[in-house]
Amino acid sequence: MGDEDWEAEIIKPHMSSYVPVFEKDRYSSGANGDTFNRTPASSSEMDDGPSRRDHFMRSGFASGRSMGNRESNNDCEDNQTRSRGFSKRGGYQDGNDSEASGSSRRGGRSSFRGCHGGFGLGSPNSEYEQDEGTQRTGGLFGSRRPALSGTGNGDTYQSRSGSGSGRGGYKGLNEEVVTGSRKNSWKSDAEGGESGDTQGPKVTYIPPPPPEDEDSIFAHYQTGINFDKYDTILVEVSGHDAPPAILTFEEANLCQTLNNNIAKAGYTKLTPVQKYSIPIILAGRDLMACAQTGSGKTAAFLLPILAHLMRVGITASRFKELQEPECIIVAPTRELINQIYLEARKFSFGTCVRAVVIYGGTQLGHSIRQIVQGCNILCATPGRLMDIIGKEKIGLKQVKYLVLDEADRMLDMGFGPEMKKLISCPGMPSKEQRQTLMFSATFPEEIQRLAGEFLKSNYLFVAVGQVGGACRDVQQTILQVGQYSKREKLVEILQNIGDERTMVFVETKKKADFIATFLCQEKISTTSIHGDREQREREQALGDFRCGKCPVLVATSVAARGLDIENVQHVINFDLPSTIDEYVHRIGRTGRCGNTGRAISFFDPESDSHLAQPLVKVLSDAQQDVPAWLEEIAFSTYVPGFSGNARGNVFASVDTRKNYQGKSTLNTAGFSSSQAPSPVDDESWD
Ligand SMILES: Nc1ncnc2c1ncn2[C@@H]1O[C@H](COP(=O)(O)OP(=O)(O)OP(=O)(O)O)[C@@H](O)[C@H]1O
Repeated sequence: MGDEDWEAEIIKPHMSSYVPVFEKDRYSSGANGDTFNRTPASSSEMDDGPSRRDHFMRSGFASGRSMGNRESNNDCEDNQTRSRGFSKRGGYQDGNDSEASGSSRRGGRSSFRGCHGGFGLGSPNSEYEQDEGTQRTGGLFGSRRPALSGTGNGDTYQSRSGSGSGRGGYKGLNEEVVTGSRKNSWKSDAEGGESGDTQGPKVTYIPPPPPEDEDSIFAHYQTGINFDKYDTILVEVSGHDAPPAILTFEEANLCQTLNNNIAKAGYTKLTPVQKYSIPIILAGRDLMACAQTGSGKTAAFLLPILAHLMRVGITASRFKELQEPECIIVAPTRELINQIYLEARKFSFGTCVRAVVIYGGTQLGHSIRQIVQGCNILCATPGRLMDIIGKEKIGLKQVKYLVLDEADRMLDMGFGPEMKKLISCPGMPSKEQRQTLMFSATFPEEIQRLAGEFLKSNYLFVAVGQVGGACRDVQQTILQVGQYSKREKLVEILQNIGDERTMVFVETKKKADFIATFLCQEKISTTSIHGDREQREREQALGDFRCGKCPVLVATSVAARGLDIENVQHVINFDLPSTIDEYVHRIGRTGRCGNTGRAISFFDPESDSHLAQPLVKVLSDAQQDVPAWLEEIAFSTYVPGFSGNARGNVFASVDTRKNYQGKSTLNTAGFSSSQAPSPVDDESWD
């Protein structure tokens, strides 16, 4: 079945748990009784705003996709798009996506596509009311479109393939940053963004507080059969005077409370990145650490930071209008930063250290309320962080630790400027005065060079095994599947998989909706996460996936990094990402912490041949079978800039100081053009 048939199918849904059912423009209860629909608010891009890349890069990129001016498209998306100030966006169109191919079909589906009501969360009344307020405000901006709801198994879904402006645009990679009205400036939300008093409906979502009981705080999953194999991984530390690695938690000489928390978390043995990073951080050194997905990088920075804070005896945090945290941790997505916060809360349990999380898509007032109650460790997405700093709720003078998780992403074109702004904020201690820590599974060389600006010159570089390479616990399969056969193949695989938890990655937000809907039509219980879904929907989707209610999660690359979800046995790349690093992160959602997992990727020679060489490299480095056809494509495809040897080291990401001659390939903004994520990524993330 051709992908161009999506639309026809989607507007004639079979019974499904997911399929949106056309509903009147009103709140309604879902099958599970806890769902309400919201008609879309109009453009509220001020809540987070679309990504910068929306503005800079959306038009006219992407292999395998057609370009064309979409201005004539007569549905919500384009209305919203205009209202977001994207009229120049210039017709990105997924080549696999027929929706723009005919206005009549579009018309038939517009009620589905553009509308995006809420996703039931069983929200408290207050929330309901707030949302209604938002919705009404939205009505002022444009047509109130009918809400859509799917009921079925209670997994209510509101599809919103549009650009999301109905409720505020971009929620993804650059989720926290500039809004449409501020396009082409690198202004933060602090300068008129998310809090956006004047720019439209406010974001009112208040995330439910995490459970407070000890069992929930320390809930964890088991390490897998390959956990002990971590010991055999080669580790290289470069830089001068590195302290020796430790072999046990005891050697770290952490305080008793911390040791208790580590034990309650089920940690008995250090992973390699922890063995090396903990003493380095305890010794006060700056660090750039590259280690495979799922190998415990979060604890590798949290534990020594907490140990130090405990050692110096910070005073208990208390209510103050201006809080001065000792540690700031930033990560690129909301779900990831929330996860890091939960880890910080777990390890600081029973101490006077207070961790707080703030991220976009939630009510700004809520973030402020969390902060003013006390804040030692601030976990934040960049836009919300800058917003809060701008509102003078956070002072930076006491910052001892600045942590960039997924550091390569945090320094690339998307977030790099925001990070630069952060380190030059008034009060932020210079790099000599603070400790800066960077972690990722991938670390392209040119991004490493950029990192120099953030790190002391004598920083240490830890490379664990095949850094930038795939985790060996993931069994990788590459199937040659053309665009038009992908869905059939997907269903076949998912039917064989049964109820095992599976993440399906696609390249665009629209496609995430389409595929999720399609799978529900096929009676496969599915939910989706992407940047056009409201935050509450994103959290609901993740929650449904985590608990197994929806064993299939269709996602864009917004979910590619960092997410640590128990029992994800399979990752399917319905679309391959544009870069090999993204591939590595995506498949790293399975095979974590010594557990095994499987990744199946659909390779379409029409659009993916540029990935053949790096894929062959990653597969062979991870000792996976390399299909002969893939090798053939790899040999016959010239990929500018790719040398088979570039990743030919045991340490796929090496410390660039070893071979860096001081030559810079940075562009005028100080960012490497060649390492800038391609616009193809962008479509996924925002
Ligand atoms: N020493 C340990 N013993 C047991 N479990 C651990 C240990 N260290 C980490 N874990 C668990 O392993 C899982 C993966 O850890 P974490 O999310 O920190 O990986 P990561 O390296 O940051 O992955 P990614 O690159 O995908 O972000 C988590 O559930 C974490 O609690």
